[in-house]
Amino acid sequence: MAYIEPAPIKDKENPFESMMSRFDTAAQHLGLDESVYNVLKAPVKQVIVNLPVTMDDGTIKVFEGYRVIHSSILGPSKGGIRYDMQVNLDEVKALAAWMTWKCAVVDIPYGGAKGGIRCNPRQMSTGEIERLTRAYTKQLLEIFGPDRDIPAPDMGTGPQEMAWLMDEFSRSVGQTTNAVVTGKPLVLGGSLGRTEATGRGVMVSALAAMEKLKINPYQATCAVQGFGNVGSFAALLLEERGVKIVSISDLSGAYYNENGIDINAAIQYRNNNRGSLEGFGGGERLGNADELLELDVDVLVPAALEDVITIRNVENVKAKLIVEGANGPTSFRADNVINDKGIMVVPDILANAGGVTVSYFEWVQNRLGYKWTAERVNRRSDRIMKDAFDRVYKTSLEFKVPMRIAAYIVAIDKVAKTYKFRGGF
Ligand SMILES: NC(=O)C1=CN([C@@H]2O[C@H](COP(=O)(O)OP(=O)(O)OC[C@H]3O[C@@H](n4cnc5c(N)ncnc54)[C@H](OP(=O)(O)O)[C@@H]3O)[C@@H](O)[C@H]2O)C=CC1
Ligand SMILES: O=C(O)CCC(=O)C(=O)O
Repeated sequence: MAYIEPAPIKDKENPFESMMSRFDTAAQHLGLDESVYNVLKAPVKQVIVNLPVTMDDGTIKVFEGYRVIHSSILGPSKGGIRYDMQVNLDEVKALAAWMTWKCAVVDIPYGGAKGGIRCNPRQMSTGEIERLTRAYTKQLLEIFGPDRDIPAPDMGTGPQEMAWLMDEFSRSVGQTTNAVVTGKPLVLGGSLGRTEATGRGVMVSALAAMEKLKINPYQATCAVQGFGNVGSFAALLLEERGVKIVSISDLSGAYYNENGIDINAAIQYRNNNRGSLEGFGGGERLGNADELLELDVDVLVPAALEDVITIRNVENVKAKLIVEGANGPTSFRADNVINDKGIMVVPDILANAGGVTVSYFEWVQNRLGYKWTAERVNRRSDRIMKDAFDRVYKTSLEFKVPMRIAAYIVAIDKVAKTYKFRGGF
């Protein structure tokens, strides 16, 4: 048996620390009750599983998987599953807490959870990923359930992984249970609009923020880091609303075109190039991919991974508006510099909440045994995103705090009020 060596954790700040720092600040503004603070500062459950998987060459490798439930006070816990070599418990804990705050910000009846497996899906065959996903599901049968904990896609996973998870769970309980997971293929009960939902929510919140900043979308420029599910749809939908996307990136590098990148062409290119922008000719390749974050643009959308805007580069960020498609792209140490520079940030727990919102719609449709039109899904999710933006903006004026802290205040207030009514501890 080979054991997969844990990947060295990149030189990055600790995402759980970043989450806690903002939580502490918002808790102080709210005068949060100490007992509620103590309950919320740690997850209710953390599960680590070892997953032996037969590889195509006959060897058995053992992967480490996690599922962290931060809170179920508002309803079943909800959150994606990430396949990536950097996955570790602290990261999953932060991501799970962010899910609690995110669901509360958009006022949907879920708690927060997150899962992950430390693996490199790009170096695995389809069969290996399927066996890994099924092994993970089997180990977590007692955690998952349509009324308990409902996974969804995140980095490195998509509809196919969700289909295997749904199938494995359904076999174990002896009946098809499509509401156990969201982000499924349409034919298995997935919702129209879920694939685009996170990027669409980024677009809706970016436009709402541009309106506040009096930036005309038709004269605005934007750079998008990450060209996966969130980044590519955010770029496409912003482009459709008149915004000029001058730079995009993925692991292969960053691409720049001052006249605007043709996002449809970039998506086509990526889809025909094994998911990568490598060799994309629609823009010049920047010498260093991280230059994208420092471009002189109106709007910056980090939509790849955590801690990309840190104390090391924040001084060089020139955008007027940052809309966080990724979870935790800005480290808490960078917050003060961003605020001093007068940059508006639409924080992750608001900006990327369109995904979980449409996941909620998927779960509702599964339970009703009914399908909504794309028009209904989009109209309702746009309204939820816009209402949440307005709530957070109003709170930021009321408490005289940046949008990020305002979003935490809105979320923590809801969770704390729920605790107060429910009691029980
Ligand atoms: N999917 C969803 O519904 C939601 C996702 N999110 C968050 O959005 C972020 C992206 O998720 P998602 O789009 O689903 O993930 P995907 O796996 O679909 O895409 C990730 C993208 O980021 C790129 N990337 C990875 N590392 C870097 C880097 N160092 N520099 C530039 N690009 C990089 C990847 O490149 P390559 O393809 O070359 O590997 C890929 O284009 C994550 O933080 C996730 O938690 C938040 C809410 C919901
Ligand atoms: O769609 C979901 O349920 C969760 C998506 C997710 O993991 C996230 O919002 O970070």
